[in-house]
Amino acid sequence: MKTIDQLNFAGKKALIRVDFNVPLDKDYNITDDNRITAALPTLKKILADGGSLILMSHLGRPKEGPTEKYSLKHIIPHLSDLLGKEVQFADDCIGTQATDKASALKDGEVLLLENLRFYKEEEKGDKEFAEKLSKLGDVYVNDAFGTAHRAHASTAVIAQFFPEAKYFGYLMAAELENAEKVLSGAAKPFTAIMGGAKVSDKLLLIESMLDKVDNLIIGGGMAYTFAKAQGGSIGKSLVEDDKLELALELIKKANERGVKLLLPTDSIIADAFAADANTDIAQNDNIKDGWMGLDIGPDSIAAFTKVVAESKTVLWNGPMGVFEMEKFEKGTRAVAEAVVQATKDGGFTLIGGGDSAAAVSKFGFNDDVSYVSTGGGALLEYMEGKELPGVKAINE
Ligand SMILES: Nc1ncnc2c1ncn2[C@@H]1O[C@H](COP(=O)(O)OP(=O)(O)OP(=O)(O)O)[C@@H](O)[C@H]1O
Ligand SMILES: O=C(O)[C@H](O)COP(=O)(O)O
Repeated sequence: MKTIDQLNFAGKKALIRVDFNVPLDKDYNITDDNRITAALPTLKKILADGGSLILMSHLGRPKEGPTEKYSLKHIIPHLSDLLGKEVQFADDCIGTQATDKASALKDGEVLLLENLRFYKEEEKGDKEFAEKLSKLGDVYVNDAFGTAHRAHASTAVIAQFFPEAKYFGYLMAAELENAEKVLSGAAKPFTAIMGGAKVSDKLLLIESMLDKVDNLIIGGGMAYTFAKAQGGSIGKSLVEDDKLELALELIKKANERGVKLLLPTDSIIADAFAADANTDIAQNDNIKDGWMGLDIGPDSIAAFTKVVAESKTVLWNGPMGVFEMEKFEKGTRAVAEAVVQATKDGGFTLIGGGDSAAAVSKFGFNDDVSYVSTGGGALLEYMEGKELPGVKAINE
């Protein structure tokens, strides 16, 4: 793997694609800086070598060009604090200002470019746009694992303009290495825990995991599609009615392949999707009309945590309930504790997905699991066996 370790960056301007797509509150404060801190080792190595940094990223999904809400200028103060130095800013990622600031950049200095997605050319993978960006630096580094599944101008197309000078950053290398530990050569028993809102998002992953795992645990909102498919009454719980057949097929496939499939047997139900809703416990196939399942129940917690704690490899994607609300966080917390236990007992545990990572961090378990990925969709696609365009572009 061609990583930044293979180059001394002294005197070089490194053009680095990072994924600084971080959540901001309404006052533009960063609410989770994991993606920024995860890129720091790469940034620090290049600065320590005596190079300079030109950082490019997207933020959110702006639809209509420059928008205050999606400006990367909001992250400057925090990034400066983390790097311990001033961060310069170009309020347009291409054009004269960016070119002038990039060419005036001295060794040890840092320049952040405005949101790449203010140009529709970025997501289109426009070659001319990629070429304009490429002129800003001497070396191209991709450390944006979270966006590696996108074939965009800055993540993939640009690499062709650096045939001899393109490298993976440390974050990218670590993400791929940890994902590989789960994909090939996972110690057994291997358990995948799938949760979150929608079956349709995780369908391909569930399918591909059926070939690899010993245990497949399904919780969160997506479990009710399975309950309904099996003839249960699920009240107002989340459901994807067009996926009922498919849910039955997945259950059948798991059986055929000898995978132990664990679905929740009970739920914490609520009379509204609200933090102060009235709650009760119900069997998953017998949820009252007008009520909805918002977390797994105590029996499910007991069954799930036992399997997880005894696993030697765990892949977890998606929370077990609406963990953002205190009344519905128990299932996710208990599963997180079991993942911590499995790690303590020598297992390898990988957490992926924006909300699962946020849950682990909310419970303070970041350092007690093997690896927390910065990737949501990127990790899913990698685990499904797809080649990520951002990875391919550096390798070829
Ligand atoms: N029973 C439920 N009913 C409704 N929403 C649920 C339920 N259980 C979990 N959720 C919600 O699902 C959301 C997370 O789903 P999601 O599929 O986005 O997971 P994720 O870990 O963020 O993965 P990714 O980053 O790949 O999207 C959370 O906001 C959570 O509140
Ligand atoms: O948050 C993410 O998963 C990445 O930053 C990619 O963002 P996107 O889904 O808008 O391409």
